[in-house]
Amino acid sequence: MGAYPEFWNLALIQADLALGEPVLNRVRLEALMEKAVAAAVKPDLIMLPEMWNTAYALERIQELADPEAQISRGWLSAFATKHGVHVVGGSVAERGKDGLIRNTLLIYDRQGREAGRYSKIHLFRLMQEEKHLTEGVETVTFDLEGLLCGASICYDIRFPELSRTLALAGAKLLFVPAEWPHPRLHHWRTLLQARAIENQMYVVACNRVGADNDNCFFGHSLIVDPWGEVVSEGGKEEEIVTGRIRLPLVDEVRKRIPVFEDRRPDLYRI
Ligand SMILES: NC(=O)CCC(=O)C(=O)O
Repeated sequence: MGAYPEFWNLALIQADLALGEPVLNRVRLEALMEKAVAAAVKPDLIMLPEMWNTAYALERIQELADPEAQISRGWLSAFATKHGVHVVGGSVAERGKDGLIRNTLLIYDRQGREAGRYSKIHLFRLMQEEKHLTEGVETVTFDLEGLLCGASICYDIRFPELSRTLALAGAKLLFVPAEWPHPRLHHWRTLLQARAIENQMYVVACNRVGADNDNCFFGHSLIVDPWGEVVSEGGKEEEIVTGRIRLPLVDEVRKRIPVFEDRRPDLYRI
């Protein structure tokens, strides 16, 4: 890792998703992604929501999941290379070599190289993930252009231990692809801001809109800075949420209030 850029322009693809329609979702997302890179301010990084290939079609997930995420990986890498843009490729339902299905975040750098891969470690019972999916077994940081970033997915933000673990490993920015539904908008905003403030890191969260058979998703994708201030926030309709972030702010905030120096791990039991 070397010096990272001063600014990044971000574009979060706050899309509606079709239940159990991976091809349709890829086509619709690609149109939105092409629109994002054609904007007057070209993004450095594009981000997609959680489980964008299948959405929560969990009853049919065995048949629908992408084998070893090969289709998704090829498509995301090709888009990143074509446009010279980092792609935080949301998460996909992936069927591993072991036949198990995981909710996996895929990240590609501007050269189309895989920068990281993370399978969700906290499965969300309210949406029956634990009945159909297998949890990941490791936490993940990854380097994008010299900036260490942390991986998390949706429900993971309820566990401050994860974001603290990633921050202690050196992450300065946390990505959170999501399918977070009504009526928990208050939790979503509060938790994302809390993770940003307590870890003095950027939090970049892309939520879907629309509905499936059980849930209605409210969007409100968020970019939060290391002071906890909202840089950009989406509405409840499909849109591309953009924002410009200044990366050195993380170190400035950490210097001003030296939380990481003042911690007392000798007294903590967790
Ligand atoms: N897809 C998810 O993990 C949803 C998490 C959620 O809605 C929550 O309240 O937590």
